Amino acid sequence: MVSTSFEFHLSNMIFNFLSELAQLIFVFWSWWCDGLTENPTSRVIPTLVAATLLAISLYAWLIKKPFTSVPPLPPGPPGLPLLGNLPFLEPDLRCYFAKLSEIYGPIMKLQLGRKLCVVISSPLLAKQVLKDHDAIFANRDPTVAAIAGTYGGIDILWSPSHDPEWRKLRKIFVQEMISKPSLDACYALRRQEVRKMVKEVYAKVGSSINLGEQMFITIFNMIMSISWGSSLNVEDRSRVGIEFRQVADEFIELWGAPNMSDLFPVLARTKDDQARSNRDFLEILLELKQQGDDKTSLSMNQVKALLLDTFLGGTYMPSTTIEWLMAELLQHPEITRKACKELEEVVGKDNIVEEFHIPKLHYLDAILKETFRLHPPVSFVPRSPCTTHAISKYTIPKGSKVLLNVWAMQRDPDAWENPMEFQPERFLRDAGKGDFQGNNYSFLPFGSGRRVCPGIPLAEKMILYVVSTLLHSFEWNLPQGTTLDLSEKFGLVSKMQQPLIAIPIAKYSSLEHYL
Ligand code: HEM
Repeated sequence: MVSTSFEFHLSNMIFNFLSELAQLIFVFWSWWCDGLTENPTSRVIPTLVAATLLAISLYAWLIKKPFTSVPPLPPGPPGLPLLGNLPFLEPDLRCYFAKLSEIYGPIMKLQLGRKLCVVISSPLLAKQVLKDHDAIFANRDPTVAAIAGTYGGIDILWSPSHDPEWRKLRKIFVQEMISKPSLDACYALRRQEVRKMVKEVYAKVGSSINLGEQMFITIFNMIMSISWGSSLNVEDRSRVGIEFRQVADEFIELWGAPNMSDLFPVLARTKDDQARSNRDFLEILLELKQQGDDKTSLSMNQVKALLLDTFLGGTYMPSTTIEWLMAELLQHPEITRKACKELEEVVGKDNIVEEFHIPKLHYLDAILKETFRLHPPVSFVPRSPCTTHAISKYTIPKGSKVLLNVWAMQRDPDAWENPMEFQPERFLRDAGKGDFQGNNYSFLPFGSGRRVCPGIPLAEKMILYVVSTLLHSFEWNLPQGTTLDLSEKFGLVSKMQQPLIAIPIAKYSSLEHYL
């Protein structure tokens, strides 16, 4: 049943107010009547008033009945006045919420200051949010920093789904930038970047490489090259890539971390005013330039916001995924052997990997899926309902922060056999389990529904192309005397706690073999 919490509270208030008023009138009426025993006709007016008020309160009680059947809020741990559950949060929210879900169930609430947060951790309920009621739960609840960092939240990621501009931007992104013909047309640019990466790794053969950093530089240049046709020259490649990574790290951390005004909205006004006064000249000029813009065209800020989504989403998550995948391969030599054997069969020992080989690399594809299952870059798919709505037997109020704990669902023993083991074969046995579009609600690395990640085709191409080249061209080892640390650092995008350091060994004696 759908209703609004406003109606619910209003009817409660009316009811309580009228009951108390009726009691007061009754007391007053008894006292009045006692004083008027001499003249019985003067009792008529107070009697009528009391009777009317009693009738109204009876009516209020009756109309209250349907509202009381509004489902309650989900259960959740008790909190403190004003602060709610804030003081009890643990640094790794995925584990903390997973632990709490064992006590309070697969749908639970936490009060974070003034913000109500609902955490969902069962595939069945995830389906209700992402499919059955997708239209209602298709908004997000951006932090103040996310809005400030995306020119007022006008990018694809944070715009509300009912905003026609969101539809327009997403359509342009999917149909113009990331469609199959567009991606095929810029294959030569991706190829060029992969060849550059091979040269860079070849130059470091036998020495330690920070693989996460190297992957970030490669993917960053690939995105840059497909965004405006050119990448950085050899001297600047690493320097700018590393600098951008530091900025992206800070950006993503800021987007994810709620500040006081997210939890206590009354503080938001001061923050917004500060952000406005910090605008630089360029922003002001661009704002002036926008005036009188045609509604169907993109404003300059929308162009910048689109590029920001492409650079942040397109660089950070694929490079983090490659780092995890390589770490799991270093941990599992038998799986690496199988992947290399497949590459030899499909590509041939003496050939270099091309993108057209990728659809035939089924085992490598299963390795990627298993990496996403155990190490999803986005641990919580964030949504927010545009109206108050009931899921299961609980009310989720409009505007609350709904977090789908993808990380927990992808490790759930009810959905996955031996969930903590890295077993790519599970996706070969059942191909449907690894659907990237989010049709399996226990596997949601890219989300699902109308807000599913639109970058999937590009992400898949880039990751598999880079990984297959790294494996086909080089052998990888850990530096002597080191052990692999697979612990995770939780964040808006979760990554390895310790950077992955590995040593490449050339498989062939000359660089020409690779180019
Ligand atoms: C490993 C790679 C990636 C992962 C794991 C990933 C994951 C996600 C997830 C979980 C969402 C939220 C989906 C939802 O709410 O249902 C999302 C949204 C988004 N992603 Fe990705 N993504 C990746 C790569 C990319 C790339 C390469 C791009 C662009 C070039 C991109 C652009 C976006 C955009 C624009 C959105 C917002 C969509 C919307 O709100 O309508 N992502 N991504």
